[in-house]
Amino acid sequence: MVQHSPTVIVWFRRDLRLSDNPALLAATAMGQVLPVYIHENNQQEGGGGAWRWGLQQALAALNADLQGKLCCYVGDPARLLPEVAHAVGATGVYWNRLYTPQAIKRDRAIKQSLIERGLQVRSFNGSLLWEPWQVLKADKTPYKVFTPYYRRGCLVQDVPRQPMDAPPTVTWATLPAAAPAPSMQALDALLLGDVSWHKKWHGIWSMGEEAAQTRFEHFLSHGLACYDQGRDFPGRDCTSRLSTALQYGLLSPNQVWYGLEHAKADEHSVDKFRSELAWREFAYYQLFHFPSLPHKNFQPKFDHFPWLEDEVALGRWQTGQTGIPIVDAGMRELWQTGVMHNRVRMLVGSFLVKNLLLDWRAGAAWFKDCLVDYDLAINSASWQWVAGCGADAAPYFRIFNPVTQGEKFDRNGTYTRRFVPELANLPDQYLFKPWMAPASILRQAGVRLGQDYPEPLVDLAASRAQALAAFQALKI
Ligand SMILES: Cc1cc2nc3c(=O)[nH]c(=O)nc-3n(C[C@H](O)[C@H](O)[C@H](O)COP(=O)(O)OP(=O)(O)OC[C@H]3O[C@@H](n4cnc5c(N)ncnc54)[C@H](O)[C@@H]3O)c2cc1C
Repeated sequence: MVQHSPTVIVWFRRDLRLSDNPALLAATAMGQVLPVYIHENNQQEGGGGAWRWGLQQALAALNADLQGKLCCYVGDPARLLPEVAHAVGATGVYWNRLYTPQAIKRDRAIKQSLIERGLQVRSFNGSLLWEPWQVLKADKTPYKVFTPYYRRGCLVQDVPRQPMDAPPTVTWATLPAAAPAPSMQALDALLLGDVSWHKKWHGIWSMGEEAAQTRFEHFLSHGLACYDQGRDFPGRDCTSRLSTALQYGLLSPNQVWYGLEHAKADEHSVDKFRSELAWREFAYYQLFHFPSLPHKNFQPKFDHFPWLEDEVALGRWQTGQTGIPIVDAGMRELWQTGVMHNRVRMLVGSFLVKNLLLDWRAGAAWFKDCLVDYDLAINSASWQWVAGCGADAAPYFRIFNPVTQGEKFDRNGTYTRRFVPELANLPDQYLFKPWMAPASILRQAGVRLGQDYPEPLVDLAASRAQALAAFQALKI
């Protein structure tokens, strides 16, 4: 009689890679491996069309790396996993953990039901440097302020685990005919829909584990050295652009953390970059300990803030037609590329919340719709930070001035001119405040305010004063 080695299902989720994949490595050690991906139709924690496009690309790349062996399903994992496990005769199901409220609840229930069916279930940490429940204050409560969280909480813990190589050989299990039929095409159709707007991104994005490694190597050799000094300048290539890779798990934070050790860069840049990775951790940490983060003000005193409801203003913000050039540049970058530079995310967020007095949740929802790197934890924590209502948030009275921010961080206008080409011929002096330009300068630059480019949607000084007054009225 032929003896088959045990089969373990590896349930891929936000870990779409072969290297440094703890669940895959452990399953390989047990015997044959069946790689499975299941997309839940009603899942609420993923992003919108841009994010789904990125996910489809990342899954296609993983499937190619697996020589077409990835079994993709659309449906309920609580039903599909036991069915597939039964059909293939699996002895276990392994996965890397997720940390969002809905996923935690679902995974607990699935784990219980699989164990009751006699399957071995193992979960691993494949996407965080520190487990959220391991980092607590002396009184065993969670940190609410970033610096002590990182310096006194994380850095005194065990060092993050070293990344692991991809398993040198894997014996892939084959799916018997009796198993639920996987369909990559059905998943593609669901993720991409029937519109083709995303074609514009094929030259911009290259998704997959290998592309993420290449991007990281490029950053190590070209960007890291200027990270500390240059990361706030949207026109410079000083940031890693690894957020999408981290979002889909094409690269693990451990690979990034330890990859920095071999880089030729000063320690300020390495420290700064590591602390940004820690901001990512802090966002996951906050969401884990405060699951209402995406919906409720972290500081309840903001519950009475008099947000306006102004669909016209929201629409002009969304489409990059506010008449404030660097804000419009950011919103158009988002629409055209699916991402936005971090400094500009802060500026457009501040403008929405503190100049237009619109609720941060409207901004978060638009980002969810448009970001390829959309991440429930980071987006929610960042919007609460921008709005001033989050844990360790920017104080509400810190209102960015988009004119001086533009002059400081996009000094020669490279970024703003790229995304707001109708202002390209304005001299630097007026690029960030075209409404102040003399008529002759506007004429020479071919700009008719109100026709080629909008008049400002709000008066920056007056709206700032109005926001501060509303804030004062809360007696915060
Ligand atoms: C309003 C707002 C919404 C945001 N929404 C998201 C989101 O949905 N998804 C997302 O990945 N990032 C989000 N960010 C954080 C940040 O803007 C992006 O991570 C960053 O711009 C990605 O570019 P990068 O990879 O070149 O970053 P780098 O500067 O190279 O940083 C390296 C990595 O560190 C992490 N990181 C960097 N900055 C932050 C930060 N402020 N908070 C948490 N983690 C950070 C990211 O994983 C990033 O890839 C948001 C920021 C703001 C202000």
